[in-house]
Amino acid sequence: MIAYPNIFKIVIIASLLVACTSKSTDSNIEKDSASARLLNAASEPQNWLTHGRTYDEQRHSPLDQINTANVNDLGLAWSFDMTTKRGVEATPIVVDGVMYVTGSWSIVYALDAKSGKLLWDYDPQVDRATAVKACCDVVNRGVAYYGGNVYLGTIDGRLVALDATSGKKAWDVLTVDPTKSYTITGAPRVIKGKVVIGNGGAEMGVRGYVSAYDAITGEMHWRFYTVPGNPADGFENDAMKMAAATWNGEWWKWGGGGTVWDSMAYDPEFDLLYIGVGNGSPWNHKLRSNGEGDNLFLASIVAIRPDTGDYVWHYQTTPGESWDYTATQHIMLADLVIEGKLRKVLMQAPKNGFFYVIDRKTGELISANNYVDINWASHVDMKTGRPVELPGVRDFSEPKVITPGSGGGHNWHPMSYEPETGLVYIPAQNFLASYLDPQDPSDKQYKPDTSNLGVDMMGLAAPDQPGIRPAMRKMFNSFILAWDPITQKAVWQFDHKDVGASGMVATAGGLLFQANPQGYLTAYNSRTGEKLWSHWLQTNAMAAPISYQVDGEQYIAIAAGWGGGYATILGGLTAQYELKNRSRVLVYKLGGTSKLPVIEKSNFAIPSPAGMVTADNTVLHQGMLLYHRNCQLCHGDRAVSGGVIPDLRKSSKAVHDMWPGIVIGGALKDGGMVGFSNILDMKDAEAIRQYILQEAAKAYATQSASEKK
Ligand SMILES: O=C(O)c1cc(C(=O)O)c2c(n1)C(=O)C(=O)c1cc(C(=O)O)[nH]c1-2
Ligand SMILES: [Ca+2]
Repeated sequence: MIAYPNIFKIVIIASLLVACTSKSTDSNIEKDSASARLLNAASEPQNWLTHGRTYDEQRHSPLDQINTANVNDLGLAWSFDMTTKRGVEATPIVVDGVMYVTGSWSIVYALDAKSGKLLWDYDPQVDRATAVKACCDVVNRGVAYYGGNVYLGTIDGRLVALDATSGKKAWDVLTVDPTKSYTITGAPRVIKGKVVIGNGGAEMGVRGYVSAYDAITGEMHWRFYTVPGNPADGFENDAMKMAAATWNGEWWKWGGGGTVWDSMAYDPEFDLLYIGVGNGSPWNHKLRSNGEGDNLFLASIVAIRPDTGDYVWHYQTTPGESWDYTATQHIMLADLVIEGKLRKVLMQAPKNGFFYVIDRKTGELISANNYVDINWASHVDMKTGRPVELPGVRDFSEPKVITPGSGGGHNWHPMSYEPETGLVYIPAQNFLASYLDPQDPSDKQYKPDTSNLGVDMMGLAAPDQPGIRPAMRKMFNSFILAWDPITQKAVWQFDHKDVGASGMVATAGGLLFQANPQGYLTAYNSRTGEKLWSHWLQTNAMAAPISYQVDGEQYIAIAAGWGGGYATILGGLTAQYELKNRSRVLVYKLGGTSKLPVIEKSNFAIPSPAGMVTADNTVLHQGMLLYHRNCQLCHGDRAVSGGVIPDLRKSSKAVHDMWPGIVIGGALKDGGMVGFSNILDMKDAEAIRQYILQEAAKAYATQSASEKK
């Protein structure tokens, strides 16, 4: 464990200064003690106080009551069903016997951590029309706790402070321009009385930033943009001026991207906040920046001062990002002995497939090695710190299959570090994507209110000949990588034979917990990877499990519920196990005897299509283009739903009859399906309908043929 005596004093003085100058409110938060508590979160093994349990985001629980010797006695203590049916990605926060967890649509639940009893819930009443702004489902990765308040980022871009005891709202601020496609899915972090929050939207066309708000008043203290705006408007700071020199063309018309949609970490010793910066808006470097320049700070880790938002250093993982290679993945801090020297490092396994160990004081690259198979670069040049790209990887004139593809070698699913083994457990994956320059010339410029990738992806770019897509499907895979960050090698690996495993937690009991793609929460021996125990969740889980203790009993908890980017964008490329979304918190203890309800097997059959294809091939092709441009992000690649959003191929006759009213008129906007009247006309809507009917007929025929066998 690390002690921070001097820092601690500085924090208290700084907090007192803030307290004296901040507006007086009726809040009972004592900033100094609240900040000190988070700094010392490691001294409360029974609690899970911050997103990564401690500021270093190691996600390791020092509890060992549940261990390799008795894990077989683990049973369900309680479960709690949420009210929504879309993706759940939250890491629960546990403070003194109370669990704070979020479901989809940014709803917060406060539960008795021992019994599962609902203490309060808070629904920010997000307009369901916001769903169309979210690239990857209306998910939320959890709240932050600070001095008796709970902080929530909402999918419509608000930051909300709630009283932790009553759930009553203390304040609520809008952190984004609501006319743009910003969303918040990430968890806030609270540092020295400031709540830091980023946003998402780089698939839609926005300019990324993080902002810090006063934990008591909600007043904004600072904002740090991650990419430059239009130089004609002047630069916010020197960092933006420096960044602008690495851009070309008129990127600001697209937004530029660089959203900070998930990871952050704070180091009190160096007083640095590390933010993980995302991909470009649009993805295609040629359209974004004339194919020139590194485009800072895309795909970078940036160190900033938490008091001011001032830039300190950056490390860019993928210069000239062009494949959705976000560096928003989990940033984890640790002290490692490398070549005989104690190094204070940060570690990341971003989407691009390289595992990075970086000096967290200076940003110097210590080592990098690919943790999954990659075909876009050969290695990272240690002199320049830059990846050495393979020829042709930026040429999207023909469909180009790249691995890792846009989902990454690792996505947002949290890793875990076990100080005892010295291993980082990575929820890694083989994830391919096919990239193609836009086939419709109008997709070469920014369009409001819809996606702006600047490439055609998957459905369009992956050939539809029989055999190719099923082959691609088989190559998607996820696995646990027990990674030694010093040797940059895997020590063991556990293959899941499918994509869609959850985040991780390692415990001092020698255990590693993760939910596998088949929907089983599983315990592994963290040294060997041996599978020791599992329990069926009746759904897939994506979020990371946690561990906590109440009244002397240790618990393992996971917020389950299939959804997120894999279920929406990829659709049928992942839904092999056909598990429905059941959004629920499941909590286990030794000797737990609680049971889940008995469920009926879901019917996933494709019904006979509710209409005939009457369009010619030109219209069908246009329908396919329009579908993937405007509908795929939610309804799935090639109209195959991933199990969360309605599968359009199963649409009833009533839906077909109402089609223009839904697609253009927005008849189902209260459920999240907005009208697209500003993007599509009646002819377009009909072309999409014809394309759906064609896909429905194909799927029905395939199904009938396989039934006859
Ligand atoms: O660039 C962005 O702004 C942004 C945002 C998000 C998000 O907020 O969920 C995701 C992504 N990108 C992304 O690239 C991605 O793979 C992804 C997966 C998920 C998810 O929750 O399953 N979100 C996101
Ligand atoms: Ca992205």
